[in-house]
Amino acid sequence: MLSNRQILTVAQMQAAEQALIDEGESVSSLMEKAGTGAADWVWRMAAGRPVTVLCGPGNNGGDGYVIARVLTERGLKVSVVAPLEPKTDAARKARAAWGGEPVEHATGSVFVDCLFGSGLTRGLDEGLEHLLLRLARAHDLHIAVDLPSGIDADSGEVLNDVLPIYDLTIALGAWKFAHWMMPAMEMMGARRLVDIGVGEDGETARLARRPHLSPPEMDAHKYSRGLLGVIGGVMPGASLLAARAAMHGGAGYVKLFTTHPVPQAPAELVVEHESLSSLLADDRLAAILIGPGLGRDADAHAKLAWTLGCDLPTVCDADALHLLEPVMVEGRTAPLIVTPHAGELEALGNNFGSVGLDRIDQLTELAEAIEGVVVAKGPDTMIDAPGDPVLIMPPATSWLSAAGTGDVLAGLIGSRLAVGSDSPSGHAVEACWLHAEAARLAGPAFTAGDLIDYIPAAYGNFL
Ligand SMILES: NC(=O)C1=CN([C@@H]2O[C@H](COP(=O)(O)OP(=O)(O)OC[C@H]3O[C@@H](n4cnc5c(N)ncnc54)[C@H](OP(=O)(O)O)[C@@H]3O)[C@@H](O)[C@H]2O)[C@@H](O)CC1
Ligand SMILES: Nc1ncnc2c1ncn2[C@@H]1O[C@H](COP(=O)(O)OP(=O)(O)O)[C@@H](O)[C@H]1O
Ligand SMILES: [K+]
Repeated sequence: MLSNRQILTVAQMQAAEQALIDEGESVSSLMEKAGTGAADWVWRMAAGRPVTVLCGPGNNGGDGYVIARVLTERGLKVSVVAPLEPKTDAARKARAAWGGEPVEHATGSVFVDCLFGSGLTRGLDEGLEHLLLRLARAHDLHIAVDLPSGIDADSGEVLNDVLPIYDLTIALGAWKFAHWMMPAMEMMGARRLVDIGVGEDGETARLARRPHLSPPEMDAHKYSRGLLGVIGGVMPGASLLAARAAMHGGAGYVKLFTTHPVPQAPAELVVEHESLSSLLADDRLAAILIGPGLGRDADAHAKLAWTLGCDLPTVCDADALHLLEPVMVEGRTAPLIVTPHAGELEALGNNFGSVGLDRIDQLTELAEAIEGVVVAKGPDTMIDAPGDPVLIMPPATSWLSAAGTGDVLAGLIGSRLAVGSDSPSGHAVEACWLHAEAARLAGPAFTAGDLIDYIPAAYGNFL
C-alpha cells in the first residue's frame, strides 16, 4: 500500500524499484504506472489546453513519453521537446509507443518537465538550462515530474543559479528528501504523490504524523498533568515567552526560575527567585526547559551544568545550545531534547564533532552524540532520535520567521515533555504541530506574543 509519509533517498528508491522488479514488474511497467499517474494530474491542470513535455535521456524522460502518449490519446494537443536521445531501454520503448516527432521549441499553456529526475548527477549545462528556462517562460503553468530538473534529490540543494518555479511537482512512488527540504521545496509548488507500488518500509525517513492529543484525565490535578521548570537568566523576556507558551501546552503547572525581576509575568505564572538547587530538588518536577534568555556567561554555564547534572527530562534551547558540552550530558539517563536553528546546529556540531556534514547527517550524528532528540528548526524542521527514522515536519507558515517564536516552541516542547504521555521525540512532534497550527490560526504578521494566544485554539484542533 502507498505510504504517503515515507521519504526515500535515491539509493533507497532504487532498492525499492529493484524489489518490485524482483517481484515480476519490469521497468517499463513501472514507467507506465508512473507516467499514467502523472498524466492524470497534468490532465486535470491542463483542462483541455495544449501541453508541452520536455523529455530527457533517462527514465524521467521515459515518463515524459508515457505522459505525451496518454494525453494525446485523450485528445489533448501535445508537443514533445527532446534535446537528448533516450538512453535506457524503457525510455526508448516509451518513445516508440508515443510514436510522434519531437519539436525544437513549443509554446502552450502547460509545461511538463521530464528532463531529469532522481538520476541527476550534476547541474544542468548552459544549453539545457537555457532550454528549460525558455520553455518555462513560454508557458503559463509549470509541472515537474518526480523532481524539478537541476536539484539534488537527497539534499534539496539547487544545482543551477536560476531554475523555473513550478506550480505542481508530482513525486513518483515515494517522496524524496528534496520534496520537503530547503531550498528545493520552495520551487515545487503543490506536491502530489503517485503510487507505483512501492511499499512501506518502517526504517526510512518520513513526514511527521499529525498528532492526536488528549484532554486531562478526569482525576487530573496540576502536578499529575506535569510540572515544568523554566530556567531563565539575563534576558527575562525570552524565558517569559517560553513559560507563557508552556502554560498552554498541556502541563498543569509552570514555574519560572530567574534571579531577574519579571514585572510582566502573568498572575498565573509562579516566578521563583530562590536558589536553583532548591527548585531542582522538587521531586514533583516533571521536566526542565533551559536556554531562552539564559545568557552565555559563567553563571549561565554553571546553571546549565547543574541542571543537566540533575538528570531530569530536559529541553535545551537558545543560549544553552552554545554552552552545551559533551561532559554535561555524560552519564545522563533522563530524556534530553535540543532545539537548534541552523546557526545553533553549527555551534553544537563544533562541540559534538559533527561538522562539515550535510544537514541530515549532522542531525543524526548529533542525536547519537547527545543520546537525545534533536529538533533542527527552520522552514524544513527535522526531528531525530537515536535509532529512529528522521521525521520532517510539513512546512509551516513563513510568518513564523519572527523573533521569539523559537522560545514559544521551546516552551511547548517543555510542556509536552512534562505531560510525559509519549516518547520524547513524540512530544517534540506534538509541540511542532501545535506551534505550526497556532501560527496558521494567527494569520499574517503576528508576534511571538500573539502566537501564544492561539495555542489553546490550536490545541483544540488536535483533540
Ligand atoms: N527506475 C525505475 O524503475 C523507474 C524510474 N522512474 C523515473 O525514472 C527517473 C530516474 O531515472 P534515471 O535513473 O534514468 O535518471 P534520470 O533522472 O532520468 O536521468 C538520468 C540520465 O541523465 C544523465 N544525466 C544526469 N544528470 C545530467 C545532467 N546534469 N546533464 C546531462 N545529463 C545528465 C545521466 O547520465 P550521465 O550523463 O550522468 O551518465 C542519465 O543518462 C525517476 O526520477 C522517475 O522519473 C519511473 O519511471 C518509475 C520506474
Ligand atoms: N521561514 C520559515 N518558515 C516556517 N517556519 C519558520 C521559518 N522561519 C522560522 N521558522 C520557525 O520559527 C521558529 C524560529 O525559532 P528561532 O530561530 O529559534 O527564533 P528565535 O530565537 O527568535 O525564537 C522555529 O520554530 C522555526 O522552525
Ligand atoms: K523532472
